[in-house]
Amino acid sequence: MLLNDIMSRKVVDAVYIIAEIGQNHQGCVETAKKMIWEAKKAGCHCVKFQKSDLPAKFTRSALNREYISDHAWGKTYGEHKEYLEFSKDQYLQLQAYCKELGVDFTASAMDERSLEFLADLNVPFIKIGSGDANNFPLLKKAASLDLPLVISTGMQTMQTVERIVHTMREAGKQNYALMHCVSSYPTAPEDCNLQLISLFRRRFPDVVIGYSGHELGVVVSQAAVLLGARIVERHFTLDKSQKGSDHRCSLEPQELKALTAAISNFELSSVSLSPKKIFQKLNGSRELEAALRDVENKTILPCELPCRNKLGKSIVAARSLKKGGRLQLADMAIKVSEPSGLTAEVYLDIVGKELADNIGEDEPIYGSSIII
Ligand SMILES: CC(=O)N[C@H](C=O)[C@@H](O)[C@H](O)[C@H](O)COP(=O)(O)O
Ligand SMILES: C=C(OP(=O)(O)O)C(=O)O
Repeated sequence: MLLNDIMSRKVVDAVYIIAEIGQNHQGCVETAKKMIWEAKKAGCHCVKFQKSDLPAKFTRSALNREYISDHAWGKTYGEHKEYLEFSKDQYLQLQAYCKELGVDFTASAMDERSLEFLADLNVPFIKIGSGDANNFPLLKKAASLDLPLVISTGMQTMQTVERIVHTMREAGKQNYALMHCVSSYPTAPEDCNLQLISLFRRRFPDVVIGYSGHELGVVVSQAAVLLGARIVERHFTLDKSQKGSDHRCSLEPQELKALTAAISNFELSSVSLSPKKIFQKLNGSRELEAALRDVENKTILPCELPCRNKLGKSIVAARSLKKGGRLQLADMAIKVSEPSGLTAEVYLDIVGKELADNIGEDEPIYGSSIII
């Protein structure tokens, strides 16, 4: 698999291209198959889905909340997500179809149960999406598997990215990649912060860097490659005007084909071009200039806050907890919670802390729930 050769640095002049079908299949296996066929025809190496075990990823109140949106497939968020989730049998059908066509098949593991599910399916690699980039228990579990990992870094600070790298190092994990990503749909050019690809490459010279883009069009993703991204992931759709949160910032087959063709025409090496040269090479537009602007550090951007509030993970009670007790690891789970609680990132920091309140199972743990 090309991804293994890129991760081991055997290949430095090729780019592994992932068509993120995600939930753009509208809950329909036949549509998913059509998308797989089109992605393969467009020159992608891989098609990716999103796998969630709903009670493992979301708290009950997050699943029961009303989902009022033009993109909703159900009255509650849980019904909406259930509609878009494929069963094991459907995953097996899609996997077999990909094998027939000769395209890699995988999904992002949105929780620990989904990670086990995907490992069981024997996918060629596991994607950890931005919503779990600060979910260190999931990252550790993923690192312990004998599978390559592709980890996105949207909605995170540089400090968190450093912690991911540290976690991988501690686990002895070498076959993993970090994806620069901005979790805003669609991402405005000035928020694309492409120069973070160069910053990642300088700061983490041993790690392959990729780009998971949510901007409109293909030119910014081409620039990402010229800056050194060797994995590119873009959402894919058969029709951008369809119902669903991600269609608008997805690429249609012709655009995806244009992207893979442009990338295959680049003469790539381990040395990247300067932003100025990239601007010239791609017949620079204002949009590209904005995407290539100087960036000092990686922060959580204001445009990422809606996604972070909706899909960022919190620490919640894994069982009913009593005021005065001291938090143990087994007392906590990491889920999307409504309302949200303490960020997943501080999970280990609050072990041993005394509880100021009773907390029901599946309810968020707040800063005010613990005595510092
Ligand atoms: C952060 C993250 O997981 N983002 C994913 C990948 O980019 C998205 O595809 C979301 O699943 C999608 O936008 C959610 O939409 P809704 O809430 O309508 O199901
Ligand atoms: C959330 C995902 O991706 P990203 O963070 O790269 O957008 C995903 O792959 O499920």
